[in-house]
Amino acid sequence: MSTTKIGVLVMSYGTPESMDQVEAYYTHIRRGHPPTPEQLQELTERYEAIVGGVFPLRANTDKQVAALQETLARMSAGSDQQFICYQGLKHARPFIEDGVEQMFRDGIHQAIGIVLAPHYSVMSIGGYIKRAEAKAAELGIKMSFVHSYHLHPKLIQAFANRVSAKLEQFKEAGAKRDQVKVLFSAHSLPERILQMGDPYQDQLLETAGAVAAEAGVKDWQFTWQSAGRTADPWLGPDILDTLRTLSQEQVEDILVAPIGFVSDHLEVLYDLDIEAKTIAKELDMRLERIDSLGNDPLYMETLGECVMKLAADWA
Ligand SMILES: CC1=C(CCC(=O)O)c2cc3nc(cc4[nH]c(cc5[nH]c(cc1n2)c(C)c5CCC(=O)O)c(CCC(=O)O)c4C)C(CCC(=O)O)=C3C
Ligand SMILES: [Fe+2]
Repeated sequence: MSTTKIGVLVMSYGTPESMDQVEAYYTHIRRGHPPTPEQLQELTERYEAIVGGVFPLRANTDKQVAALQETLARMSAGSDQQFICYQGLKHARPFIEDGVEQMFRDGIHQAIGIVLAPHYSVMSIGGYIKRAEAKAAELGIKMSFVHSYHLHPKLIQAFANRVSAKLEQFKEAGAKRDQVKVLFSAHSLPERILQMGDPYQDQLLETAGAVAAEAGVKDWQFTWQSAGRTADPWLGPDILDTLRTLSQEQVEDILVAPIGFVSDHLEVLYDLDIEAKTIAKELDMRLERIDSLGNDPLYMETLGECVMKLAADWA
């Protein structure tokens, strides 16, 4: 029996590896336009605030890719397909194109691409796929892509387990489980995606509804976070405004479930754990956040099953 090697391009946002790389990283996000000194300083301060000059997304992505490699090896044991994972990052090294190039140098002819983010938008996942597709076409690698996995039962279970665990903690602290408002959140995008018929918002609402149902949560809302500071309008309401509104409605206990993210990084550790918590405190509310998925086995199996489903077409 001969085995077919299948490359798995695991794509993620990317983060700097040291403070002196923040400017180049920010410039890449801004499509080659360097940030102003004020913008650079503001981003640098946010990174300093989270864990003092470490970039947690770097190590977290490494751990997720290693865990997915193990999961795929286990799931494909005994089959004639062998899966080999490569990293491809949107805004840092190894870039998406570097990952595809490495597969080519390793003699890979077939590959699957998947992003460490569950929801499709043409502005997020669409961008990752476009770049990988272009490089794969150039090098003659046959590539298919997982577009989204926002309702995979194991993903829903993984999020629901985390919601339930935190609700238990509220209960131990004296709050009634049904008095805790669960806020599902995700990275905002410019409002114009709605006119483009983009599935991002609907997919997020579907994930939120499914997780709430699985965890038995009745009192929940969806809200946006981490909107960019550009002239065009971004999807709202923003979580900080939502907290102010809920405070006026006498809500005291909030559990945030950032279902658009799968890892600890700036948008979770700063925008939620520092910024949103500070506002909540000012409003006399208690705000907690569910743990990030990281390399939760249920999340790894979600990714593994999506990859193997596409690869089955080549078996
Ligand atoms: C949809 C989406 C996701 C989720 C899906 C996915 O994961 O892909 C995501 C994740 C992330 N975004 C991240 C960081 C940043 N995003 C920025 C800016 C932007 N994000 C955007 C969108 C998204 N971003 C957009 C439309 C912009 C405006 C510029 C542009 O049009 O591209 C900026 C610039 C400054 C600022 O605006 O804050 C930073 C520093 C980090 C890494 C944090 C770390 O290093 O720990 C992660 C995981
Ligand atoms: Fe971002």
